[in-house]
Amino acid sequence: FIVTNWPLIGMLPGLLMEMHRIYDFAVELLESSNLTFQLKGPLLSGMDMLATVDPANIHYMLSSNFSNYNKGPEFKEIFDVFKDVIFNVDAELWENFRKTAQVILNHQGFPRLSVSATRSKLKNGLVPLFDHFAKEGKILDLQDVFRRFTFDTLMVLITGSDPTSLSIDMPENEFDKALTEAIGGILYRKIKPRFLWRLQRWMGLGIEKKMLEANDIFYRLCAKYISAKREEIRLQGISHHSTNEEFKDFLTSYIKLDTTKYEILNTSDDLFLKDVILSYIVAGRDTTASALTWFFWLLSENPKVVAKIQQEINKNMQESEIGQEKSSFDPTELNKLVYLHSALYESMRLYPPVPFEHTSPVKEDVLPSGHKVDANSKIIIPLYALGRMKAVWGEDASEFKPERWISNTGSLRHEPSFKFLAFNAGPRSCLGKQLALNMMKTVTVHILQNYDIHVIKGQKIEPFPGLMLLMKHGLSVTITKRV
Ligand code: HEM
Repeated sequence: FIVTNWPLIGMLPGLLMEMHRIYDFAVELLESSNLTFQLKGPLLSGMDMLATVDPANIHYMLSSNFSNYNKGPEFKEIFDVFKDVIFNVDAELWENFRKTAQVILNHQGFPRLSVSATRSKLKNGLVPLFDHFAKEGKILDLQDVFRRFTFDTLMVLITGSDPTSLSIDMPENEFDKALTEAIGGILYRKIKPRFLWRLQRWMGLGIEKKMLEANDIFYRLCAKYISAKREEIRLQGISHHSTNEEFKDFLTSYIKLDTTKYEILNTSDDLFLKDVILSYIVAGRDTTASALTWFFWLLSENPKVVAKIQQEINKNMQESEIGQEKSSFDPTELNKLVYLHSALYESMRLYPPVPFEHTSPVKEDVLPSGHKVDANSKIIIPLYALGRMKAVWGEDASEFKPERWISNTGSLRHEPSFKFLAFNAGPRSCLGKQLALNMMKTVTVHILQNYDIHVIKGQKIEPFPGLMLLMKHGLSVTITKRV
């Protein structure tokens, strides 16, 4: 299996021809090249990169030799619309940002608050919407529903206020739309030759113009959230954030942060607080929505798995009364749902919400596979291909089998993160993993207890070649309510 490397234009013609099925193409390419492949772009285009799904390389770059691998200067420039968000910074700023995020997400009150925010969005957003569409028998795009669901829920956790983008008339939300424009623009920057998008940015043309506009929208809307929050805190009287205090929202926690511990973070600067809002919403919105969408599609194809999840729910959980007081639901209840957890992991193995990881060596190096990598060269890890490699997951790698995650004792089987990379590995692993899993389990339990989802037959299901693995055409479904 070969892509021709032409003089001057490199492998560009072959890659362009396969662009429409880039994920499956990457599976074939890496399977037939012993898990690592050197891609060559046109001369001086800056598009050369090493693609690897070799677990030994992944472990080496993301964990054991982490200090020699970072995002690299080009990654930061491509993502400049999001400025200094956590996943776009390196060195001291990243370390400080990460430490604060850990303190906040590990706050003892956080799991309860996050599950209660999810349940309240179910009650006030998803349930009325599903009931309406069930009654009318109308078709609904489930991916759009999940994107709005995660956007609203995360905004409540981040800022304390609900943008209510999930409602029957599906209103357009300016912030949400700007995020989608910005993410779309980043994708174009990744696939276009560098000089071309830089020229377009300089001239303020096309998608680059939209990115500049998105940037202005972020400034304007975040400034509103921040000034309202400062005022709220001023009225309550200032105190530093402590672990005993009730968790309110991320913004409050950052404004009250004890900055003697994190000198580099300027919490009195609105620009930093804007980076905080964007960091969490970009990290959490489409990732969780993508995971839920592929999961519900896989469930529609695998009724036996649905039956097993339902059995597990019936055995371990009482009827989900989402109207009940927030204090009466214990989030650790969700940990009993081992089969549901396995099914979610299995879905993310095959459809990882973040389909590519990027890294770049600070100094030249040799990877465990023997490949030499230059300083500042580009390395990508295609996660969709990693989950489907027979050499990594066995002959049945492409099959959806939640059972592969269950150990002989019935507990969740541990797979190393350099093999199951959906939440990344090493010091830069996802900080929202527990939050995302709790949200997804809460949503799934409630939907499977109360509704049947029917995926419309004959629609084309394919991944959009983007930063997140969303479905290109959405997921059209109808809903019926259980009686
Ligand atoms: C199913 C849902 C999710 C998946 C699959 C996922 C996956 C990932 C991945 C692959 C990374 C590494 C990105 C990179 O550096 O290239 C990451 C980082 C991160 N994620 Fe998640 N994520 C999910 C949900 C969330 C949520 C809900 C939050 C919180 C709002 C969150 C917060 C973060 C943060 C703060 C980082 C940056 C960590 C750092 O750079 O040190 N994630 N996530």
